[in-house]
Amino acid sequence: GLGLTHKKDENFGEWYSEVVVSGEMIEYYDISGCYILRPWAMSIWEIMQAFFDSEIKKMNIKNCYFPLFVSPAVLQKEKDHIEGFAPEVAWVTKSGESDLEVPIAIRPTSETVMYPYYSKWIRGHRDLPLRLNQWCNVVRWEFSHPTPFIRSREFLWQEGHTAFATKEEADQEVLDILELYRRIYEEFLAVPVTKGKKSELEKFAGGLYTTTVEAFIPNTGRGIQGATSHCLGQNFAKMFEINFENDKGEKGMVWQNSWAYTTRTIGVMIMTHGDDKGLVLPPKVAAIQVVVIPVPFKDADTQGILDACSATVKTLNESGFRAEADLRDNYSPGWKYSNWEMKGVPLRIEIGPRDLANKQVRAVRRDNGAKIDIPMDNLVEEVKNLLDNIQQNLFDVAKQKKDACIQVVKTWEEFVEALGQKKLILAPWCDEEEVEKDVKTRTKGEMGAAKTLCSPFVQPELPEGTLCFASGKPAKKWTYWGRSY
Ligand SMILES: O=C(C[C@H]1NCCC[C@H]1O)Cn1cnc2c(c1=O)CCCC2
Ligand SMILES: [Mg+2]
Repeated sequence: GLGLTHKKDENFGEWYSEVVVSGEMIEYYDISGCYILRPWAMSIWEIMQAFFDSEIKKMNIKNCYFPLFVSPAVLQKEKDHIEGFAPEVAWVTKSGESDLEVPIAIRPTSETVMYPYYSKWIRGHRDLPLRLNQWCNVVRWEFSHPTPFIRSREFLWQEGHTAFATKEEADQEVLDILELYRRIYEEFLAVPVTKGKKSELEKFAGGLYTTTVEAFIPNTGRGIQGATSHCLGQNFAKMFEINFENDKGEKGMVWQNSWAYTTRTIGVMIMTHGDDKGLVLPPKVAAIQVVVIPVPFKDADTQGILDACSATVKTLNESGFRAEADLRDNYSPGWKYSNWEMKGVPLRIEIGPRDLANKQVRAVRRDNGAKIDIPMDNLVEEVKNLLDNIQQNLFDVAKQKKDACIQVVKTWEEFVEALGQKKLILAPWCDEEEVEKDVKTRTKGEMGAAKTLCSPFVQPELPEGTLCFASGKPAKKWTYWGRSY
């Protein structure tokens, strides 16, 4: 196409909807809230999956696959787990022309699918720890406005479900997994996240506590939950009678965790790095890290240029990069530059007659547009340095932008002002649920209410006598607040 019609800083929502399509990640689908994930998006999912899957296998976590369908009886089993979510559950009520005797739910998550079998499989302490993960889709028939990757009625995720003999083991795994989620965001997607704990009101109702990696979108001033790692305590063990005989012959209930990240990760990355020319992909997750484009000149040695492009790609791929040449003769170099910029390829290499003559290539960075002439003899080393630098630069820029949005507040007036300025608010809080609910009520509006995002593990100093910004009661902890997705 001829570029984007909406600017990121002028109309973020329209910009996002357009860039995911123009960048060939998404195709809209005729069922609301459902999207087609095209190869350009799927390849990012696969690169992250390869990393996460290899890491959990090092932890001796095994992959499995449970059915998509949930029987109603078992779904209702854990009341406060399901209540409040029920409208989101999609049901199969017919097969062909005939109604099913009993409607069957499509999994919105798999606790209730898996845990009856955990109960069956776990007898003695030798059956522990039981640590399973599955890569699958889930369906949640949400009604708040759908957004590609960010909020869809079907999405891909991994869900880990683990059971331990002791709380200590569970607590440690919660943090081990959360660190993997931080790495996915910060090392692969170049997106800064904050590790923290969800409030009692915001945590997974069926669990004991929820830890999270929180991201932030400066353009909308909204926080977004990046991934979650929950300790379920013994709540589900009680419900599903998942108990075991310990080495002293005593009966005890297991301690469980569940953890997930989803295709939402891709949307957060797009929102963070994209610009008015299109997607900007961090090299670590780019299916094509380097695109090589011939710039033929009327009487120049065209075949020599094409051969140099192919040789450049071959050298780079043999060195472990993901490079591709765009040798299509029905598009101009200029058109190709725009096309690959729209798709967010981190590095472009141009080879024209002058480059050929000087035994060099012209590299152009997607993140800052810088042009660098590279001697062909230094190609691999220079490209490696450039891609590493692009990866780091994307993170640093995003970190600086996020940090610039953080506003420390001490009073309600400061809070309301900061909210109006699309800030990520850090405030001292008395940690009382009633106060949190009150803040939601007092900030209700068409932009959505403010809520707690997390209480960061890294707590700034809280001087004695500091008061809660909302209640005036003694503050217990610093907490991030804001509107969210
Ligand atoms: O899914 C979880 C908790 C947990 N599920 C497994 C992976 C980690 C974590 O997301 C919370 N949750 C969210 N959404 C829904 C449900 C639900 O339990 C239950 C049914 C309707 C929608
Ligand atoms: Mg048992």
